[in-house]
Amino acid sequence: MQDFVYQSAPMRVVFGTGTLHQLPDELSRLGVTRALVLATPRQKDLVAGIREMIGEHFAGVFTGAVMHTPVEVTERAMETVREVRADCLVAIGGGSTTGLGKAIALRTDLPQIVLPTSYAGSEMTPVVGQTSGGIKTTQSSPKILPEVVIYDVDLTMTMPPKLSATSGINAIAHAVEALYARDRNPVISLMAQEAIRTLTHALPKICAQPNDKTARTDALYGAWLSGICLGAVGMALHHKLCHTLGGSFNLPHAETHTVILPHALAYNAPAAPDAMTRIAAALGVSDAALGLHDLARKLAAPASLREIGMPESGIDQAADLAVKNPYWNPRPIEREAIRELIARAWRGDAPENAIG
Ligand SMILES: NC(=O)c1ccc[n+]([C@@H]2O[C@H](COP(=O)([O-])OP(=O)(O)OC[C@H]3O[C@@H](n4cnc5c(N)ncnc54)[C@H](O)[C@@H]3O)[C@@H](O)[C@H]2O)c1
Ligand SMILES: O=C(O)CCC(=O)CC(=O)O
Repeated sequence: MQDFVYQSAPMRVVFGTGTLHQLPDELSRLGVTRALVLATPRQKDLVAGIREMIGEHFAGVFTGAVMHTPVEVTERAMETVREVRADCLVAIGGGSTTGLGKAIALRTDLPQIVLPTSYAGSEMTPVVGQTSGGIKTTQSSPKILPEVVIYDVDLTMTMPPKLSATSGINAIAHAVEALYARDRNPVISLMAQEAIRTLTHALPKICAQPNDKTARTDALYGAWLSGICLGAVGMALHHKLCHTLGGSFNLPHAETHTVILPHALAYNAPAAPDAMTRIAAALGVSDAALGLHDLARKLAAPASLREIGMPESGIDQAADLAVKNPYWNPRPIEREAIRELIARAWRGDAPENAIG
């Protein structure tokens, strides 16, 4: 075992079914009285229930959250923060809503309560990615880490099978890269393996039967563990590629992760054999990259960047961006090999080491 440093995040987590109803108590614990509720346009109906539940502590609402946290949207939301004199943020939704709350917290240090409805895991990290002029950059600060996260399985029941599949694989990606992180540690590695194992079992059940509450509970538990991994140790090539592609071509986040993950693993496999063994064991297969490719096919998830909206002409640009300021990665970043990885992902080929 390599030497390690372990630090856990200073936050409170409430997990269960029907836990949304603990929101008023959590607001009281924080000593706040003017909540600004954040959501996406698609999930604005959730706000009415919250308004009723928190009564006089409801200060206002902003339902304009969108993917990749564009700074123009954050600036519009900041006007609402000022208008309603919010003293806290309640973000209910997937990673896009959480991202907006984090971007506001970065600017104001307002406390945040997050109610995740997808498996993205952003609620567990002190990181926000913001997009300006078509470039997405990430930033970390203690101000960004939410104070309270309320996981309510009921909020995930409405996730359609396609989003459940891709969001679940987005979560698996955090756990996968934690296993070969330069700053990995044994506790996070245990969580990562458990996250991969739990999600791998739960996702096929959810896609077959979206109202399977036990599978939904397991998946949310796996997503929480994955989010802890994402917040605790450094991510590598896979996350760098996904945020570059997502920000530059406005690609859907979870789908991008789903398409890229088997290819990023195939790239890193020769340099991280121990991690690959652990990932394969957690997936219940003999080859990690192929196992993830097969899981995505079983879940009928998108297989190519082409089908999720990336133009073929973007392959070279993406390769250039990916090698610029790269994250630490177990295998050195080689531009031509990265270009080939992106081209394979664009076409929807199997990962490289799966051929033959
Ligand atoms: N900073 C971090 O640590 C971190 C980590 C992961 C993701 N992210 C960011 O999060 C964003 C992606 O998050 P996402 O994949 O959750 O997408 P999202 O939040 O945009 O959700 C996708 C769509 O599904 C809807 N949705 C979410 N949950 C639903 C539910 N239970 N039922 C019905 N519809 C639902 C949303 O309203 C939205 O329209 C990206 O911007 C990404 O960069 C950040
Ligand atoms: O907040 C972001 O957009 C950057 C971190 C991130 O997206 C993690 C991920 O790729 O899932």
